Amino acid sequence: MMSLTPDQFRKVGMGGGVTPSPTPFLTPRPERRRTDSRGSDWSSNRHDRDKEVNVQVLLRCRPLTEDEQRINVPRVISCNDHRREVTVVQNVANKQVDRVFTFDKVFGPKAQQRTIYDQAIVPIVNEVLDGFNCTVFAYGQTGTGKTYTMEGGMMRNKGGDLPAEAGVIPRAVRQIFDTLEAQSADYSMKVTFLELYNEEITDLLAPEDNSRFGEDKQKKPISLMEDGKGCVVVRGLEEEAVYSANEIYTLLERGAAKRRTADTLLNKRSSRSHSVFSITVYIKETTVGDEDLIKCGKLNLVDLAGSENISRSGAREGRAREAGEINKSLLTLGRVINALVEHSAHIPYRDSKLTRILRDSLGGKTKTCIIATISPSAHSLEETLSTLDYAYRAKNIKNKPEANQKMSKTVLLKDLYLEIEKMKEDVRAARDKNGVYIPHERFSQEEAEKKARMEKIEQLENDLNLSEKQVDKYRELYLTEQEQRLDIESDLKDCKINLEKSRKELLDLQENHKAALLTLKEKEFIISKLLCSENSLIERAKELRTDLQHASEDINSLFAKLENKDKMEAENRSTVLTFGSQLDQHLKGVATMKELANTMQKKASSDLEKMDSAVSSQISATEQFLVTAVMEAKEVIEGLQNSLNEQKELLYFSARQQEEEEAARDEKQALEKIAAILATLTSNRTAMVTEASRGMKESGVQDNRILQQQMSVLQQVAADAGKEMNKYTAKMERHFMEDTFSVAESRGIMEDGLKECSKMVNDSKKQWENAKSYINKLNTSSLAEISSIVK
Ligand SMILES: Nc1ncnc2c1ncn2[C@@H]1O[C@H](COP(=O)(O)OP(=O)(O)OP(=O)(O)O)[C@@H](O)[C@H]1O
Repeated sequence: MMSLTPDQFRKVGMGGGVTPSPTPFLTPRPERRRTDSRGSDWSSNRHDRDKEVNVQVLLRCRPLTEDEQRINVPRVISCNDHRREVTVVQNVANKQVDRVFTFDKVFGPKAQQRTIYDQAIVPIVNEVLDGFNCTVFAYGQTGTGKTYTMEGGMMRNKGGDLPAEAGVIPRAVRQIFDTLEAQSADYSMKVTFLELYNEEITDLLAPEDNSRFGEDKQKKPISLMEDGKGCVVVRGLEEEAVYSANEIYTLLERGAAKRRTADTLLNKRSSRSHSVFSITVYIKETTVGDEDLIKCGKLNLVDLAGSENISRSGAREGRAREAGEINKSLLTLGRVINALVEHSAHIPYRDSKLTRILRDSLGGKTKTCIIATISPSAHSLEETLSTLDYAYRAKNIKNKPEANQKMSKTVLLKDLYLEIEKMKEDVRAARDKNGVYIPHERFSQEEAEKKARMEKIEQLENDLNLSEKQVDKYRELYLTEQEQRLDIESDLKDCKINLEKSRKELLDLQENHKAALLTLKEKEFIISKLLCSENSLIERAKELRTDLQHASEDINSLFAKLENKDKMEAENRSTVLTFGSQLDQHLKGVATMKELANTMQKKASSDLEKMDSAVSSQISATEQFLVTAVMEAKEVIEGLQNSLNEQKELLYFSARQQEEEEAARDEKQALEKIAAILATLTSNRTAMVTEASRGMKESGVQDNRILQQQMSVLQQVAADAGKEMNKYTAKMERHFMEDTFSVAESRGIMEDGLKECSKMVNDSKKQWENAKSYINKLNTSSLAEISSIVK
């Protein structure tokens, strides 16, 4: 029924044996106003014929259930409604890996039913009223809220208003009626409700066939047929004409209840059955010409089975085949989506009834919206990822929505009259033959069957009586059990409350126990620390004792040193005294030496003076002698010269002519002889004088040098002695001062050491006593506490 055009819809109606509404365009209202709200622009369709539209995919994440909250199930999904993003937080190899999916709309756990409807479904319903076929289907793992989203908590509350939990179906019904009423439109509406389980279609609106029993009561053979134009026809599906929203709610409740009954009777699992609720709306339009035109829109609301089998079986080939046998429809839906996305030449619609029904909604002329539902729980991560992958892929499916062809009212009426005529003919033929006309063989077979059935009925009536008795018995049993159950339930409630209390108490006790353990540990730690400090104190006391011993030894040695010092001082004093006396003696010696040096100096200087005067007198005497000698030589020379002159005159006179040469020679020789004599004489005399003066001078200089040497030696000795004396005195004084100072210092140090030692001993004594008392106190208190805890 999903992809049916209004034309085909008629066929279904006929095939299902349901009499179509004789006046399909008349709304049974007291007042029928004719308005032309959208009127003539219908023919000029405002949607482009060839415009491709992607399948709209919405994502809804349900909140954690109470059970999940109680056991603190971790969340792995975060939704950003504003950015239309869903983030899956995964841990891969101890690393956080986020996968982000974007959809057309995202609704987080806090999203209300009304918000989802207003934002996502209202425009779709408007499209239906504009003559389009639209499909909304919910896809997701079992328990993620598909039924909650599509149907909701309750259809209506007492006042007839929609409750807050009402889902897409009741809201869509309400919107359709409200809109058409507001427009005072002439309309008619039909609904169908089918269930698909293990490739078998069940009509959820079919009245129960009382001639059938048990499982058969629910079953009515419904088959899918191709109409030769590529469209699918559901044969034998009950179509209910509806005139108010409340009527639809009643039908929905009936269908849903049947579905649930079917679940229990057939032992089906809701997660493995799909339901399709369809509303077809015919709206009469007044056209410019004479003819009235009818526009037709259809809304398919599909609640798919849980998809967990797909994801699991999809992972392994072996189980995929097994799951395919059980739930072929969902597997094929996945394959159809993949084929459409990958633009495959072959789309495997024909592989399952679900994909055949949804054919026009997936890649066809229908406008489609998929609501993918997921759970935020970490336990459903695998299925959630599978749902997200599928939904994400489905976003790429393109449909070419096309408004349904408008039909003229006369053509539609003609078709309907033809249908009525056919049915009248059937009735007439049956009446003419006075009853049911069937072959004899079949009559006798049916008679035998009837007999057998009567027997069976009798037997069954007996069984029924027995069963009724048993039922009464069981009812009683049931009632008593119910009472017991109620008692047990109240007990259970009490137990739960008690359990909760006990749990809390246990938690408190555990907390206390933990705290006690902690304090115990702390105390043990403190005790161990105290023992440590006690040990260290003992060690310290021992050290102090040894220190004290050392100190007393040091004091003894200091006293010995002091004695030595005193001795040394005494010795030093005596040494200083002897040194003083020695110094005095040395100084006296030096004074006498000085005196001696002075006298010797005086003597030397007087001797020098004497020698100087002697030398000068000698020199003057020598000079005198030399003057006299020169004078005598001069006189001699004058005398000689006179004698020579006389001789010359004599010679001149005697031997002037003959012996002139001889006389000159003799004279020359004599002169030479005299000059030599004189020269020798003079040199002798000069050498004698020089010798004498040199000797005198040398002896004076030597005497003087010796004297000076003696003087300087003496002076050196005196200076050295003085220096040594001074050095020795300074050294002695320094030694004396140093010794005195060191003695005073060591005495001070010793006194300080002694004081410190005695103070330390006192402190340690006090500490020791304090520690002892603290340990005692702690021991007693912890013993008391431990005993109280143990108690
Ligand atoms: N958004 C939601 N807010 C509050 N409760 C929710 C929501 N979605 C689902 N639930 C609750 O979670 C439970 C399971 O939801 P539901 O039956 O709709 O899941 P499902 O997907 O249809 O499961 P199945 O595939 O088995 O049919 C229900 O009790 C429902 O009320």
